[in-house]
Amino acid sequence: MKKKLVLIGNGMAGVWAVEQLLKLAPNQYEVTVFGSEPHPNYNRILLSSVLAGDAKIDDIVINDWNWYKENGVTLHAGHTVTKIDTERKSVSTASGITAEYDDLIIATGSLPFMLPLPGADKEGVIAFRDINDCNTMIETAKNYKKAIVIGGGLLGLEAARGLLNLNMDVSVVHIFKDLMERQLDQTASQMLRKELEKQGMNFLLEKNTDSILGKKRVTGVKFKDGSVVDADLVVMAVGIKPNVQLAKDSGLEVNRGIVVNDYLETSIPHVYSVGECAEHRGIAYGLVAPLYEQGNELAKRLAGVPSAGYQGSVVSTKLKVSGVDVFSAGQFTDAEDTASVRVQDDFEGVYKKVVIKDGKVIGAVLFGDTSDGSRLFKMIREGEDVTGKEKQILLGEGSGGGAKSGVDYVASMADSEIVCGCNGVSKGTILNAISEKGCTSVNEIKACTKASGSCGGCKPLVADLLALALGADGVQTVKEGICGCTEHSRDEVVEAIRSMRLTSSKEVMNVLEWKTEEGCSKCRPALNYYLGMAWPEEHEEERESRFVNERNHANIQKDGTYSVVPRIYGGVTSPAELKRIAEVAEKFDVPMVKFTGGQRLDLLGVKKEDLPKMWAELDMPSGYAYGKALRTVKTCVGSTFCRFGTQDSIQMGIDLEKRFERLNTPAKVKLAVSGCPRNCAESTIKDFGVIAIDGGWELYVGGNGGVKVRASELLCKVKTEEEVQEWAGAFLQYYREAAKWNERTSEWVSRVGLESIKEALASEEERKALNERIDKTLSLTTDPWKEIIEKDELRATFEELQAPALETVAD
Ligand SMILES: Cc1cc2nc3c(=O)[nH]c(=O)nc-3n(C[C@H](O)[C@H](O)[C@H](O)COP(=O)(O)OP(=O)(O)OC[C@H]3O[C@@H](n4cnc5c(N)ncnc54)[C@H](O)[C@@H]3O)c2cc1C
Ligand SMILES: NC(=O)c1ccc[n+]([C@@H]2O[C@H](COP(=O)([O-])OP(=O)(O)OC[C@H]3O[C@@H](n4cnc5c(N)ncnc54)[C@H](O)[C@@H]3O)[C@@H](O)[C@H]2O)c1
Ligand code: SF4
Ligand code: FES
Repeated sequence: MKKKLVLIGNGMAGVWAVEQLLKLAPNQYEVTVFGSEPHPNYNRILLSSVLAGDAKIDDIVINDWNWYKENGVTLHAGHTVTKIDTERKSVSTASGITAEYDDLIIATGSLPFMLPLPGADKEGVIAFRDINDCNTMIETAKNYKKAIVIGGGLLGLEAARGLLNLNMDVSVVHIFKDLMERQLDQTASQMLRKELEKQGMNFLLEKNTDSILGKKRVTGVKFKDGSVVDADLVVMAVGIKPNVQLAKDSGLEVNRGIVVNDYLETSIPHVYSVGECAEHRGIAYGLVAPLYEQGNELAKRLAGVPSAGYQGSVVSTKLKVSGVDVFSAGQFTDAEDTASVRVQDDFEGVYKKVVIKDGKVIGAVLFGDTSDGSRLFKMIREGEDVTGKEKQILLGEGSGGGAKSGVDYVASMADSEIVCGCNGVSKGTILNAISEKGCTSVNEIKACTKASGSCGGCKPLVADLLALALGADGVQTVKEGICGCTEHSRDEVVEAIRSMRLTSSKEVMNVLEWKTEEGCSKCRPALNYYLGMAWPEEHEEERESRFVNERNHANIQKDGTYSVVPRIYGGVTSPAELKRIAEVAEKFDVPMVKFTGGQRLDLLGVKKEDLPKMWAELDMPSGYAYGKALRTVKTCVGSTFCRFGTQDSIQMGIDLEKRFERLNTPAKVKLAVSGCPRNCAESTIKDFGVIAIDGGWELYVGGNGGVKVRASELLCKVKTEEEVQEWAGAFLQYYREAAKWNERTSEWVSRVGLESIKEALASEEERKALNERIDKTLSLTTDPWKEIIEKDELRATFEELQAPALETVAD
């Protein structure tokens, strides 16, 4: 006869444990499940997606009603267990249902912590924990406008994003200065705040709530400092507490959670506990991955499969707010016995920090680019020794080894290793879905295995596994919206701009039904670029969509001063020009004059108010050192002076720079010309590199000497200077028209493949047409410094631009 297993709590952890048990020992138990909520088991994580309008309740069900029937599981949904009799081994509900057990699992989860404030019982004050809360918010947004979310943690920010999508005005009240202080350091936290502010969230930081105002329904919130804000809805997201009262009343040992050992056994025989209500080695977890690990171990225990038991988990988190990439794992704060490696790129809005102790990675915070998350998380979990290669951990491919990435990394994973922590899916299961079920895209893998369907943090790994199994060509590329504000891909947006003759960002957002009214810091500059590229004559530059450097035509520095880099064609200057630069530097007390890597002179430490005056006195064109534009053309001395030189590289560099200066491009563009294959101008790590050979020139594309070093690839060999110009013009215009905004040529060439570019540029007719378009665009450009000096109204706007809408700077 089958033994009787009772599960209290029809949530993610408990049902997971039962599922694993049914796989290990399908005939061992007759299973009965009690759940307070009147629903089958659903994915609580995805409530954030339901609120944000990205999923429906039906989409988030994990085990539908049929699953219970098919597996012979009796479900009492909507029935709360109120008593456990551990002597008689039975449980009973308030509604009068009783069930006996041989083994009992308590998986009652957590309760949201509700601040015990005067007025907290008013209508319109809720938590965000279950389907009911989610529906309440969706309904409230139909009739009310002002929402306050108390708590700037993961849940609060996801709730706030959802409410914004429901067109409410949202303010997040946070008790500390830094958001998500439990997951992020100050730098990442501040970057996050700025990004969310751009999305339309308002923050009331360092605010301690005093009381909830209103008669029957909430009308406002009062703070301890006396200030008051209006509110029609208050969502409390200030943490959770394990739901342990039932266990306590039944005589189980309870601290913060129900105390369990490595086998998930409580203090009373035959009573087990998993999930947020359980406390293992002093920790009650609040994320799904560790709870699933507990469930696996409990299933083994009940099925009699030998195992070392549950050893505790290292956790990682990913904020589920579209348009924001945030990852945090392990111990991310600095201490006396730790050291850290940080990469901060204010231009790209990327911050990465890895904390190391005794040669091992113990924590990480990533903002803006979370692609290293899984790799770092594995290093943390496995305590990998990184002694001697600490710096390479964050520097990727070109750093000389140490850090495996992409396909190499997934190839090194064991088949049993979990790829998707939110859904407990291993590498083996995903490979199986590819080979046995024919999945060829991330979406198909999601449909088959659920991997990547919750927080989305494992998507890059799933994509790498597809590439590993099928090769890059076999993977179906999945359409990705240009940012969280739209589902439309870059190509669809550009196509719409062209075919519907859309000429402003507002029009694009309206016609393509953007989810946000104002867009975000990813789509606004991208749209501005695409519009300018498609309609160079008609499009009016949307300056507020430019990053601060591009609006100020100078690079903002760490201390708030600016750097001024005048254009010096081909890196060739004259004594008179040098004198003038020196005089201006002296006159404006420039603290540092420095040669740049691109053979230009950089005047550093300039006050913003001095910029136009300096530009006027320099009387030189802008070097565009701040823009997504042609930066420099580096040259070697070439045949004019060098005994190895076969061609005049200096003149070629000057000619290219004079032709393409002021050209807006998807990302910055650097050129170089070397006079012979010794390549002194480093042409092979430039976006477009020219190398003189006997009787002609070799043209290279897609190089990069930055964080991810990439050698360029040979596009073609040509004989004459005119041909160099023709191919340069065609390549640059094709890049302008085909690449994604913010995509360097190195990334673009890697993505689309050199062959496709060669194909696109093969016909002389096509090259001619591309050159005509680029020359048209170039003919419409003007020098921005000169414009500001000469036009009073522009100068006035420049001076007003102290509080930019897009604060982030872009490289
Ligand atoms: C909006 C939101 C977003 C989240 N996002 C993430 C995320 O991105 N990543 C992540 O890892 N985690 C996330 N979490 C946390 C995650 O959902 C929880 O860690 C997980 O659901 C906990 O599972 P559990 O089974 O322990 O508890 P629960 O899922 O809460 O299940 C417990 C169930 O037991 C029922 N119950 C309680 N007492 C009784 C009783 N006496 N009788 C019968 N039934 C009872 C409850 O009603 C509940 O249905 C999120 C949580 C929320 C609310
Ligand atoms: N993406 C995810 O992984 C995700 C998303 C949502 C929820 N969750 C999980 O759900 C649980 C609940 O999330 P949470 O964000 O409520 O918990 P939390 O404890 O992580 O964050 C609560 C936040 O509220 C702040 N706070 C506390 N008291 C406050 C007060 N009086 N006024 C203003 N702010 C106050 C805290 O400083 C903290 O930052 C957690 O376990 C969390 O991990 C995870
Ligand atoms: S690349 Fe050749 S031509 Fe140019 S400086 Fe070096 S050796 Fe001379
Ligand atoms: S890890 Fe969250 S969806 Fe895979």
